[in-house]
Amino acid sequence: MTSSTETAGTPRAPETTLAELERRAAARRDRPSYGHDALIACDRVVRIFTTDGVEVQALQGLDLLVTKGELMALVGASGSGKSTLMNILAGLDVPTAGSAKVAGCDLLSMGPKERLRYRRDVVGFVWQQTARNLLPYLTAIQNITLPMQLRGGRNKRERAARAESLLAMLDIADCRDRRPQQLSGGQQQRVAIAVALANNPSVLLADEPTGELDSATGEQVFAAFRRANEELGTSIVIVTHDQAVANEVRRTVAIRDGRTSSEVLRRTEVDAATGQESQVAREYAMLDRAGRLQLPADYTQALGMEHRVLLELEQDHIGVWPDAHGAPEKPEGSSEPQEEREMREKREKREK
Ligand SMILES: Nc1ncnc2c1ncn2[C@@H]1O[C@H](COP(=O)(O)OP(=O)(O)OP(=O)(O)O)[C@@H](O)[C@H]1O
Repeated sequence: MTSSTETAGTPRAPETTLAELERRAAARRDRPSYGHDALIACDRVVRIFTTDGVEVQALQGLDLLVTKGELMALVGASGSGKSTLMNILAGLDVPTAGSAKVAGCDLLSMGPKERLRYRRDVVGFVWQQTARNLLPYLTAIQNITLPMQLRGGRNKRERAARAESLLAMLDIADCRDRRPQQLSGGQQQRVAIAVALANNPSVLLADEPTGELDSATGEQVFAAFRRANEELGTSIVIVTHDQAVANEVRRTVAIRDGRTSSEVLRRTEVDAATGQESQVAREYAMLDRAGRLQLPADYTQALGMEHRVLLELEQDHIGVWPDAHGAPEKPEGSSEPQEEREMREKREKREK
């Protein structure tokens, strides 16, 4: 029988020389670090909460890369760790272990001053509860100018001009002098987006921004995020249960049990014959840096996979079988490369 660890690890050829090992070590050393060119780089992030002596591992080694200018969605069941991750990215919470960097800021080692600057200049956030986003006694334009005032560096005229241009871009110029209670839920969320964009952050984080809205209003709010992304180049991460929002972005990352588990990538394909455009979506499982893969629960349940699976390295894929059945025989004339065949034969000999 082939054990999963034996199959997954590549046995070192006995003839490997010291020079070869040194060459491999040097190649590893010179490789750029994980996520070196990403705007958001979460590397094996762990967050453990301890309440009354009971530990909850909200994030269990989560990896996530977001590139500059991206508009992406995060989805996952309740309790999977989405809000925990958003609070960390917003600089409101600190991971227990791992590494998390946003626009070059190290979220684990920042001191209180840097953290304040980070929250003011680097990230903007929009929360689900409209009341959390806006001050009720200020008008829309006063809410938008306030973060600029707190930051300093722009005079009154410049602040007003920036606020007016955000109101116009998000199609809410008519809301300028109204207080939050005089605005609809969708208008409040669009003003909240303008507030979050006031200091021109690199990243806009939104936790269920359409959660309290009907679908038509939710669409308008999502359109405002898209406009901010396209016109200002702001990178945007939206946590959502709203399938319509998840379907609108090019990349949707799913979190399961505190880890990124799968990703859906969408692209536009143009039919060469008719010139007609269509959206193609493809789901991928995530392979973490330790080689761990989360198989979807419905796949493993369908084949009764539990605890242990058989793996087989093929020329262009890896086969996964339930423990009880074993890997299927290779078809006649299978084009297994010589090196792989030798590895397999050695393995089989060892197991006899
Ligand atoms: N401050 C805290 N103290 C203790 N446990 C917490 C705390 N915050 C979150 N948790 C726990 O961590 C896990 C992840 O919670 P989190 O709120 O991140 O999930 P979520 O995916 O955002 O869920 P939802 O979609 O319901 O908001 C849950 O088991 C939750 O109970």
